[in-house]
Amino acid sequence: MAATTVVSITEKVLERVYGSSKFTLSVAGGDGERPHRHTHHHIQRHSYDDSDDDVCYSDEDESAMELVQIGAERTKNVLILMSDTGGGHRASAEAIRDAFKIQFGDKYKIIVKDVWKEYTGWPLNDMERSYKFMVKHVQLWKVAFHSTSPKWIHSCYLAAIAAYYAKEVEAGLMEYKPEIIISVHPLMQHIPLWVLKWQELQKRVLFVTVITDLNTCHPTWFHPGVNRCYCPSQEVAKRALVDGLDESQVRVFGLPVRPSFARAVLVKGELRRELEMDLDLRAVLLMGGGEGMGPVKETAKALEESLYDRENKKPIGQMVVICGRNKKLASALEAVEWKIPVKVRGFETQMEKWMGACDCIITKAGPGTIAESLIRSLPIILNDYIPGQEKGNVPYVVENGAGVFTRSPKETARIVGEWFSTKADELEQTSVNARKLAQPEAVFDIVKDLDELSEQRGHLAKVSYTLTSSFASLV
Ligand SMILES: CCCCCCCC/C=C\CCCCCCCC(=O)OC[C@H](CO[C@@H]1O[C@H](CO)[C@H](O)[C@H](O)[C@H]1O)OC(=O)CCCCCCC/C=C\CCCCCCCC
Ligand SMILES: O=c1ccn([C@@H]2O[C@H](COP(=O)(O)OP(=O)(O)O)[C@@H](O)[C@H]2O)c(=O)[nH]1
Repeated sequence: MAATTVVSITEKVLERVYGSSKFTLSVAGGDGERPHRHTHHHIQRHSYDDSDDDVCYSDEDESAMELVQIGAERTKNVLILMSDTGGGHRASAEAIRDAFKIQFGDKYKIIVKDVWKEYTGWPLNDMERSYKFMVKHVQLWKVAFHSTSPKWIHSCYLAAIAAYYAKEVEAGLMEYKPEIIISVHPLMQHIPLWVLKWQELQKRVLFVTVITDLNTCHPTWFHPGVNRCYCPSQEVAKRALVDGLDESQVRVFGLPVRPSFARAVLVKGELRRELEMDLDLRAVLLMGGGEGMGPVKETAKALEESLYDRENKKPIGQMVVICGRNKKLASALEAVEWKIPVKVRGFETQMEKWMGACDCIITKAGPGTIAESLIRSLPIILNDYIPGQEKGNVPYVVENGAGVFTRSPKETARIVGEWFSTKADELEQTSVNARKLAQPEAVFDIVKDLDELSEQRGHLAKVSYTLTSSFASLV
């Protein structure tokens, strides 16, 4: 596709969305060929005959979501848009899914999807790898994060992508016939909202954003076209208002954490027995998000020294290292002969148990891990952060007395050593402060608010209409 064609399509996109093409855009090259597309997803024309309790969908697609219900209270489809860039977005998506199930049973059918990965092509379907590469070279990520912060810049990028992958994204969304779309990712508001606008579904489909960054989040999270923007903190809510959202759109409940953290009653002694840990020694949990990032190995070695009493030749603490998807890190740590009790684990699915069995945590400043640690009253040592979206998580923890920040593995090990010996009071006080910040009910507050919104919408949306125009027809 020639550069000029992309530009004109992008202008069309901007014109249709903003009313006028306020932006100019230059897009490099292109050889006329599009990358491979996933042709097995076809958009079928379907019609919604929408009245309060009679709903007919018809669709020739062999989708498992096919649904024809007349009369009885119908199941509503909820599509959660996420991406595995880090572990936090998936964790939040799963938290929302589980809370819907616990709170409303079969009233809602929840589908968690990475629409980029499943329906589009390069580079969108490869975001995980690109993101991992960029955060490894932090300066690169810093530039990408800050240079795309101005609205006109990210709008142009996203409009260009929309023009290129319109058909695929449209197919990805329409296949599930969602009544509610929840985005838990910063790059998944603009394009889906354009698709809804094109399909004239904005009044019919609820679109909400659940922000999963605690403070310095990227402005792409804030889109004025959403029905709700759930913010995890007052700091984020303030940013949302500054970026043009109305107070009526913003709700502050906290960051959604899996109900297994919020609702389960966990007893430390029993957990330690179940996890085959030492029953008496204090325990430190060491991790680095879903990908096992940060100075995990160096910190583990330093902890081995600080938690070993050389004089009496015995350990004063034990350590659990959760490496997430970082297999290289796990095998390196497994090969070490430790002087203190150590458990090295890969990607764990029951994080609430490991956190419940420990007395403090060392982690990079991932919002998911922080929110979960607060619920489990764990004092936190932050040893790293990703520039941009995780920077603000450091003052959030430190200024609220829930933990400390240091990049030095030796300093980290010294603090833990003191917490487990001479400064047990400080450990206890930090734990109390952490618990005060916790918002275990946030995910339930979010789904209850969504249910209310959806009920209100049910009575408003009595218009019948047919999907005839296609976003994709622009391209
Ligand atoms: C004018 C000069 C331009 C300079 C270069 C620009 C290059 C553009 C290339 C990349 C775009 C970078 C996008 C930045 C927006 C980021 C928004 C954001 O906050 O993203 C965060 C997520 C990751 O989630 C976070 O994970 C954390 C833990 O790891 C933590 O859990 C946190 O809570 C989460 O929020 O980042 C992403 O998902 C970004 C993935 C980017 C991958 C690169 C894509 C490949 C290249 C091209 C596609 C272009 C898409 C650009 C759209 C840009 C619009 C902003
Ligand atoms: O082995 C692991 C490691 C991490 N996590 C979860 O992955 C998420 C990590 O999110 P965070 O925002 O802390 O960091 P990210 O991985 O996104 O950088 C948290 O919910 C962790 O509990 C997990 O379930 N198993």
